[in-house]
Amino acid sequence: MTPTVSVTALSAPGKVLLTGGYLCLDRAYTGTVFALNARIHVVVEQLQRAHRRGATGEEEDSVIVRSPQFLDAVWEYGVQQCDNGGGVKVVQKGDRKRNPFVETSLNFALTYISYVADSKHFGSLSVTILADKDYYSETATSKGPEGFRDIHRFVNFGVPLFEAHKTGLGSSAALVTALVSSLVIHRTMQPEDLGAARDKLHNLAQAAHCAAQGKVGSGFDVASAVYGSCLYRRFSPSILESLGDVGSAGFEERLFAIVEDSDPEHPWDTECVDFGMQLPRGMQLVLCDVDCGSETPSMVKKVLEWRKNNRQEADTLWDSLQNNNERLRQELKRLAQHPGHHELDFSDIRALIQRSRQLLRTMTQQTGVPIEPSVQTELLDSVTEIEGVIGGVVPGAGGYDAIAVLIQDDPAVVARLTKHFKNWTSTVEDNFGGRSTTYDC
Ligand SMILES: Nc1ncnc2c1ncn2[C@@H]1O[C@H](COP(=O)(O)OP(=O)(O)OP(=O)(O)O)[C@@H](O)[C@H]1O
Ligand SMILES: C[C@@](O)(CCOP(=O)(O)O)CC(=O)O
Repeated sequence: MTPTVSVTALSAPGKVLLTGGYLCLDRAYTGTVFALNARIHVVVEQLQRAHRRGATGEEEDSVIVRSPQFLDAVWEYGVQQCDNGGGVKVVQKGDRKRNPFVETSLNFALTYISYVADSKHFGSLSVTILADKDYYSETATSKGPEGFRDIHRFVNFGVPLFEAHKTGLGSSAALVTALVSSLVIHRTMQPEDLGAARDKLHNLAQAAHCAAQGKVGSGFDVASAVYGSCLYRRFSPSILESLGDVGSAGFEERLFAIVEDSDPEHPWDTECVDFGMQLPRGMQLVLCDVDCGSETPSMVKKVLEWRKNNRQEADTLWDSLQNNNERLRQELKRLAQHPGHHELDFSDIRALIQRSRQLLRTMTQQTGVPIEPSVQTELLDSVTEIEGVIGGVVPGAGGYDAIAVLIQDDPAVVARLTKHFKNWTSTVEDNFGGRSTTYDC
């Protein structure tokens, strides 16, 4: 297939897992994930010049990837075909710090493209990554003069990427999804084919993201980057277990079978129910960033270990949380489908959020993991008292990350929240020794 356009641009959204953190790692449970308006955009350009000469004097395809909002964020690669069906591998030039998410996305997308399009030549590709500002905490450079951030979508952070503080919106999942999708569309299909190809792009992005992360997470972040907001039930991890590394014999065939969902022994079983679901009219979800952060992988490890050793207790707690989370989702859905113009009553939502938090605090206490540590309890309690706030939670893995707050859709409520955070100081001693922190909405 010959590409008919030389530039392809595509974007994917960030996420917030409102409920179902830890539970959704297990297929027996689900998570409610919302896609955000913060997106990562990727622009792929086919450069005019065809090949360059590599070190051996042979013609070589190349890919240059730039992330111009960060200092020194340029990665240049040579493209190599591996023997024995090992796929296509990019090899970074120069001695810059490697970017595993970019590198793995290129390996996976180029391998799939070369297999389906039966084309071994890519020419020279230029890729530009642009991230909405909410993915990283504000820096002195990105702040700019008063009102600057409100006008500019892609700000310059003025720091190297690996020094930027992530806000936890799932930058790597949105990046991998946008990068593999833009490359596949650029080389093998027309933009209007996107709808029909969505499942394949999901499978490819999940495979690439897991490989780059070095672990198989629940995948809710990639699923919401592809499908949008939904009730998420994870895929069986066995689907990806025997894929192996790029370069290993037969990799391209195994990747093809995974993307095309053609292995009858391991069919994709991801469930995204009600995708595209929306909040009720008059309600808004805001994330309040804290320039701090938590180590999710070690929290996950500890929680899962506790669950393994305390199965009965854990099952009771997991079931109670699932039950309450489901009631919360159903109530949000009921209100979202409500016709008419009169004010909606959010009091049940408020009570269900409080109950979810209570159960998360039980999980905190029993696992010894700071999922809702006391500084966050204090903050969430205080926020819940603000006029127009329905309730707030520690989303995803919890910890000292951003909090998610459901509010009445009114700029005055955001103003009240912003004022609250400006004057906020914690007065409790944290049960995990965590810091009291500064928030921003
Ligand atoms: N703008 C960008 N340009 C290039 N690479 C990026 C960019 N943003 C993120 N990445 C890649 O993603 C990595 C961050 O991924 P990581 O999974 O640690 O965080 P996250 O997905 O933002 O957070 P979380 O999973 O907690 O929501 C970076 O180290 C980098 O490799
Ligand atoms: C703890 C977990 O269930 C959610 C992590 O969410 P987040 O990265 O904190 O948004 C892990 C996962 O689902 O992969």
